[in-house]
Amino acid sequence: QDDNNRTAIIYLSRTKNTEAVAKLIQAKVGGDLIQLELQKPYPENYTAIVAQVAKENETGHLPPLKTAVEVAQYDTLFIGFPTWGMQLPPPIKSFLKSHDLKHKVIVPFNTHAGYGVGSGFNQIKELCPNSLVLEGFSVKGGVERDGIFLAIKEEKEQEVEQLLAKWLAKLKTNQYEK
Ligand SMILES: Cc1cc2nc3c(=O)[nH]c(=O)nc-3n(C[C@H](O)[C@H](O)[C@H](O)COP(=O)(O)O)c2cc1C
Repeated sequence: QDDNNRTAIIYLSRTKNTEAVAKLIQAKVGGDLIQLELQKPYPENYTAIVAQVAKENETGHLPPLKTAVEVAQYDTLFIGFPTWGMQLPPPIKSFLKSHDLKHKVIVPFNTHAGYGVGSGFNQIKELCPNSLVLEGFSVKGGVERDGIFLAIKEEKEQEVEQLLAKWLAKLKTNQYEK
């Protein structure tokens, strides 16, 4: 890796769709790939995690992270997350609220089960008032509810790669300069 690349690609992923997108981004822009893990992992069972996340969103509980990220090393942070309950997953809120992201460039990306990013990108803007938050990328991933886990593979992965290339090119001409 290029030592001058002050970019991190930080992501949360349960069934590896967001991870697949994170890896495609890393292949294009370089930087460090960092998966966020929790001190107390979520339940394996889908119904149980949906209920737990709904409760956390209601109470504002921020689950503690196991992963330590030294954000001072980076200028640009790609932040990847699945849509959970039509919003930002609680661990992403934990990350954004526990780090000083002042003057960082934040580049959000998302996978979902067909209902879109919901309020996720807007919530990132709200939680990062002193950062430059760029236009996000969102694509359909798996549908765990229907037993479809990793969907971003093979032809679908190539399709996503092309969409990503277009998005990154547009960011670059607009504002994102490496
Ligand atoms: C707790 C939970 C809640 C979810 N809520 C939504 C939702 O509100 N809308 C949606 O489109 N997909 C929802 N999904 C599906 C995921 O966003 C989708 O499968 C995504 O691609 C998963 O990314 P991952 O493989 O990186 O974990 C939910 C999944 C989980 C586990």
